[in-house]
Amino acid sequence: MAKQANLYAFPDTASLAPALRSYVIQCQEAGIARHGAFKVGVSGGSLPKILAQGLLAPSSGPHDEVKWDKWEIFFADERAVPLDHEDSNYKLLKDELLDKIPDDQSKPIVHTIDTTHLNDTQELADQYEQVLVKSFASRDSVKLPIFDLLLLGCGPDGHTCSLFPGHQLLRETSAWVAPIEDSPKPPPRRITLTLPVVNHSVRVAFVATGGGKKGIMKEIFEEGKGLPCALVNEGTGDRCSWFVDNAAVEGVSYQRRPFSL
Ligand SMILES: O=C1O[C@H](COP(=O)(O)O)[C@@H](O)[C@H](O)[C@H]1O
Repeated sequence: MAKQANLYAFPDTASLAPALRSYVIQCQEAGIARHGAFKVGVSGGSLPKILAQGLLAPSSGPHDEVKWDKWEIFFADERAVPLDHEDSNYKLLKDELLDKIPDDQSKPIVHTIDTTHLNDTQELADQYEQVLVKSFASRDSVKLPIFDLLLLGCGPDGHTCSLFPGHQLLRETSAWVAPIEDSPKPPPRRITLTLPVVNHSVRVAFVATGGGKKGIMKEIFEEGKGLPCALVNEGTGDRCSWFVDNAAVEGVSYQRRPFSL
């Protein structure tokens, strides 16, 4: 039988955040061991706040260090807006996490979109794809970049990144980064990693919390129905881990795993 996604459920975000931290640090160490850096893609939405809760906590020892100087951060999706706009995923990450890294710690490299191309989402996507080519080509010289970790959210409709249910973008097979002009969730103009890139990642971690997610979690884990998050589950198997609170998976028939590394 094909290996399946891991589902880790916690009573609340306060107990989820430290587990997510441990998981991210494990992926960080694996990335550093493989190629001397940690290449991670992050989403917007509810994720940055929970991520910050885990990563900004004090270290409990040498095996629990966030090595920011080794981090290269990319965006799993981004909105076609200026970097200081309220809708910018970069601004969200900056406000929630990047600006709160203590001054005595090194800062990560952060790859933002090139806002000179905001009027042309194809150009914006192509330019961001070139950022990936530059960062990943020497390591992989490849058809697809291999992120050490993608940290993703799950929208209440089952979307992830800016890959929406039933959208033609789900059938994209060649681009690494694609534009979208008709996102059903505002703002409509965005760029996103494509499904092949997401599924090629070494590890994928979803974070989904709150009772508002339980309907879609049931659909993803019990029915699938081609929902973007379900396609990632299918494409990544046990390389995929879900960090959820109990409220998000209430009534969902899918085996939870106790969290351990
Ligand atoms: O629009 C977006 O939504 C998703 C899900 O957000 P959430 O608030 O339901 O967690 C997010 O992952 C994505 O990056 C963002 O652009």
